[in-house]
This record gives sequence, C-alpha cells and structure tokens, in this order.
Amino acid sequence: MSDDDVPVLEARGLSKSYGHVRAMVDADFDLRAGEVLAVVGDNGAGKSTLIKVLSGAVVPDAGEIRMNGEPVAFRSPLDARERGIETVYQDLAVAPALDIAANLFLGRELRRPGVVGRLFRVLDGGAMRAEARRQLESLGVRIPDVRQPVETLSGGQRQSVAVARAAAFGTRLVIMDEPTAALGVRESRMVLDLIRRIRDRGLPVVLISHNMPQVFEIADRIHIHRLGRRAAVVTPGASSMREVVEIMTGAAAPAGEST
Ligand SMILES: Nc1ncnc2c1ncn2[C@@H]1O[C@H](COP(=O)(O)OP(=O)(O)OP(=O)(O)O)[C@@H](O)[C@H]1O
Repeated sequence: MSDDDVPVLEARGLSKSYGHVRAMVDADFDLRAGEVLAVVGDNGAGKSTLIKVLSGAVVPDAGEIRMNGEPVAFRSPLDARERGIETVYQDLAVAPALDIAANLFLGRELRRPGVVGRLFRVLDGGAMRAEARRQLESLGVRIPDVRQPVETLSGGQRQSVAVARAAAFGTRLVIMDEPTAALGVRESRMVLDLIRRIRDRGLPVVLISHNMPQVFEIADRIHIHRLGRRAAVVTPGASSMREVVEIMTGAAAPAGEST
C-alpha cells in the first residue's frame, strides 16, 4: 500500500450512547487524500455525533481513530486542532462585531514581536490584516476590506470567512457541518466554489449536507450514514440521487461498498 492509499482520517467501530439512545453504533469512516467526502443521512442518523467524535468535541465509548495510519485519541477539540483538523460548525462561530482579520485569527491572535508582544500581549493588527488579506485572496474570497466588521457582510461572505479560517489553520483536513444550510442560491455557490478550491489546494474536506444536488455536484465520494453507522460509500458518477436516498431511508439495501 502506498502512502497515498492510507486514509488521511480513518475510524473503526465508533460507538456512542447518550443514556439509552445509541447515537453511533460500530461506525466506520474513511477520508482519502485530496477528496471532498460528503456525509449524508436522515435526521437522527448520527451524522453530527460522528463529526463531533472526529473533531474531538465528543469522546466515543468505543472505537479507534487513525490519522495517516497512526492511532490518535482526541479528548477535546483542541487535541484535534493540534493535529490539523479544523471544523466549521453549523452555528457560525464568528464574532459579528469584530473585523474580518480579527475573526480569522480568533483565539490564535498574532502578537507583536519582542517583549511588547510576549510580556504585554499586544496584538499585531498589521500582521493579522496582511495575513488575512493573503489568505482570502489565495482562496479567491472577494472582500474589499478586512477591517470591515463581520456583521456588515452578507451571509455567504460570513460563511466564507469561517471556511477560510478553517482552511488557513487546517493543515490536514477540514470538516464542515451544513455550510450552506442558511444560504441562498448565489451565496451557496460562493461557498461551494470555495470548498472546491480548498480541495484543489490539497486539503481534504468532510462535508455534512442534506442538500443532495449540492452533494452530487461537489463530492468525490458519498458516505451514507444510517441508524448510527456507515451503511455505504458511493461515488456520484456510479450512483443516482434516488439510490442514495433509498439507502439513506432503508428503502434499499446497500449493494456493498462500491469504493
Ligand atoms: N447530547 C445528546 N444527548 C442525548 N441524545 C443525543 C445527543 N446528541 C445526539 N443525541 C441523539 O442521538 C441520535 C443521533 O443524533 P445526531 O445529532 O448525531 O444525528 P444527525 O444525523 O446529525 O441528525 P440531524 O440531521 O437531525 O442533525 C439522535 O437520536 C439524537 O437525539
């Protein structure tokens, strides 16, 4: 097996119960290098629980996770972040009153060089603005001024800032939970294009989505979750939307994992 065949992120036998509710039951997961992997499933199928486990927000009761073949154990979102996993949550974690540059560096602010930054923790606004501009430009996000407060941006631009932040700090992969759920058609397009550019830059993306046309447009592979576990993995070229929905709802049994 070459290095390229080793999944970037892999999980086996993940389980998680909340009291009597079995949110995840012996679930598997594989994310390959350079792909957009969509995760789809009915309401309550356990997608969020899976993503929370992969991003360190929830500790599973059982199962193992590997990154590039190496076993990892995330006890907190910080553990996952330190490993290069960035997550964009549904409820946008942006600070509306702060400007775009400050939002990009939220929690990871750059300090002024030397004693001023080290001892007095003075922020380096110039460096953050320059880096924010560079990041947004490199991702093709068109925002006139990074000193603009985020609350003055459209929903699509805000989401683009959140996604750009994840892409800037995610060194291994980015997880996005329904990034277009609250957006209109034109704004969704902006974010989908951005996801594609992130993938093309070499950063694999896990995309949780209910939007089947978007999934079929952008995903390289589709992980179908059902009743707390992975029911199948299909490719948009080889399976139809109807087939995916049938597996999702249990109307059809998966024909075995096609990839
Ligand atoms: N913190 C929790 N406490 C109790 N039950 C939970 C908790 N989180 C999830 N569950 C339950 O676990 C099951 C799976 O939920 P999860 O949110 O992972 O599904 P989902 O596929 O993301 O659903 P949706 O698409 O509706 O967001 C559901 O029955 C849910 O009610």
